[in-house]
Amino acid sequence: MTVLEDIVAGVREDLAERQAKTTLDELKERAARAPGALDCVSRLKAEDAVAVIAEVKRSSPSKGNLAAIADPASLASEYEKGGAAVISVLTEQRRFNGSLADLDAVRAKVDIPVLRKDFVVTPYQVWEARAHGADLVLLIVAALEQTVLTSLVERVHSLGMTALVEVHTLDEVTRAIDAGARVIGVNARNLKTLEVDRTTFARLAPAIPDELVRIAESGVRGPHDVMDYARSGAHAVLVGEALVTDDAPRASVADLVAAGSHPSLWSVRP
Ligand SMILES: O=C(O)c1ccccc1NCC(=O)[C@H](O)[C@H](O)COP(=O)(O)O
Repeated sequence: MTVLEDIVAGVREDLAERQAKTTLDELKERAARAPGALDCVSRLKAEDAVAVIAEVKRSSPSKGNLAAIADPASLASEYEKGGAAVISVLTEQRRFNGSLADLDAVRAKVDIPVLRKDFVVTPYQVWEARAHGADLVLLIVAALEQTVLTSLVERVHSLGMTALVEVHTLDEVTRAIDAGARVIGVNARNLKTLEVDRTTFARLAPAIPDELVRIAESGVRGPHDVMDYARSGAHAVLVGEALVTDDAPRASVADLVAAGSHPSLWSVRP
């Protein structure tokens, strides 16, 4: 079993418990009461800046415990004040120590869009995301058969949210486009080995059409990585570990935002 398959197996068990407690109809009622989803594409695709998606991430399969994050809303607020365009909240419980309660807390605190970052494999989880106030939902191509991927992308968009469709290979880029993705994230972390290869984005980005949003995910250590990803065509970067292990997350987000707005980038950006 690969790491991804192992994670998804645990996600399905936890999901079955939640489904036993909350029916889909109840979720739909809660989703109907939630404020509408915020537009994300324009925020992620600014003319002259790389958008920063700042992540609330307590632990991970690759690194174990990263940060306790007793108050995820407060951390998200610091990210927002630092200039983050979107907050990513890991809601997977077993390996990332996240929860839907974290999503609720962050949603209630910040005014910018919020991403539900999880291993979404069923429409129920998409309704959950909306019911808990998410504006974006992560869909990982490697975890989904094509027909399921396509129907989940459609479901996310039909609820007014934006699907962030994550890829690792050129074949997955094609699958994401075929599924109707408007926003594609290239994850530098190999989900079989968990190794980070920062050259992945530069290899895959040319296959992602200009009208789509291109996001570079994982492995951002600081401003120089933001600038490298921007030179390869990234509209946005998604950063977790470097921010949650930092003593001054607001200032660090601001540094990443400044790097992504550096005038030297705009003459070289594809
Ligand atoms: O982070 C992991 O170890 C991991 C392992 C298996 C599947 C997903 C994983 N991470 C999710 C992410 O995509 C990252 O949290 C996100 O891109 C931020 O990455 P980083 O800045 O390197 O923390």
